[in-house]
Amino acid sequence: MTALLAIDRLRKAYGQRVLFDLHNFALDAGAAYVLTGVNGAGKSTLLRVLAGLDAPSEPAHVRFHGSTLPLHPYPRQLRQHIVYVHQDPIMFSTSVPHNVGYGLLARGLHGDEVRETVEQAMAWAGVAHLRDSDPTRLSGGEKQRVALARAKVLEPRLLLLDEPTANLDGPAREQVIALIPTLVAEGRTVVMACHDRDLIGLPGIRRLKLRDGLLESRT
Ligand SMILES: Nc1ncnc2c1ncn2[C@@H]1O[C@H](COP(=O)(O)OP(=O)(O)OP(=O)(O)O)[C@@H](O)[C@H]1O
Repeated sequence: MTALLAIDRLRKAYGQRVLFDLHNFALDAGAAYVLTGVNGAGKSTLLRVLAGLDAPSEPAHVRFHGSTLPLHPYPRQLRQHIVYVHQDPIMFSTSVPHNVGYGLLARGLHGDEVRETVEQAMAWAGVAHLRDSDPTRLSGGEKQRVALARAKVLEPRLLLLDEPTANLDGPAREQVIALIPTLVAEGRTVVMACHDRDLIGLPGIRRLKLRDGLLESRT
């Protein structure tokens, strides 16, 4: 597989505490990864740095899909192709379809094209029946699926999912887990910070473990 993203060195520290200091960090195109590690190991922070929501402690450059770009300030080319999904996604109080289409509208798209893409994504995520529900009152699992649909419509090359099944159980958890392989089948790279054994056990998934500031690769 070819690398989608490669960074020679990526370091994050808070004061004296080094959260991670990674060398030759790379993610392959069209691959799925779980990122594990104990509470506080720095999993969320690593995803947030890759998504431009947090800055690395030292300047870092990323080779992404053929271009070499700084990670900070975060360039438009990365924002276009990398999407981060929070474990407890924020919902705008407007409507479920507006939440799903929000990123497309922000990119200046409108009209039938957005409507159709939003409809397809809502069907994919199994949230079409929630179109008239108050987005802020959805359950945790429903919010997570709306957030995945909101990410999917942007057709990102890299999805960073922060504990997508945290606080979910039963069917809600299974519904979210079932969506992940379909994203990978579309050729997207997916990285999930998680503790969920069922996600870690998904077929073909690669395991990364953050421990003592270093990333261990496990098969
Ligand atoms: N702005 C900040 N200033 C100082 N320390 C911070 C800051 N943000 C995060 N940390 C610390 O960095 C560490 C890593 O946090 P992070 O949320 O990345 O861990 P995690 O591996 O995702 O943990 P969990 O599995 O509990 O979600 C934690 O100890 C946290 O307190």
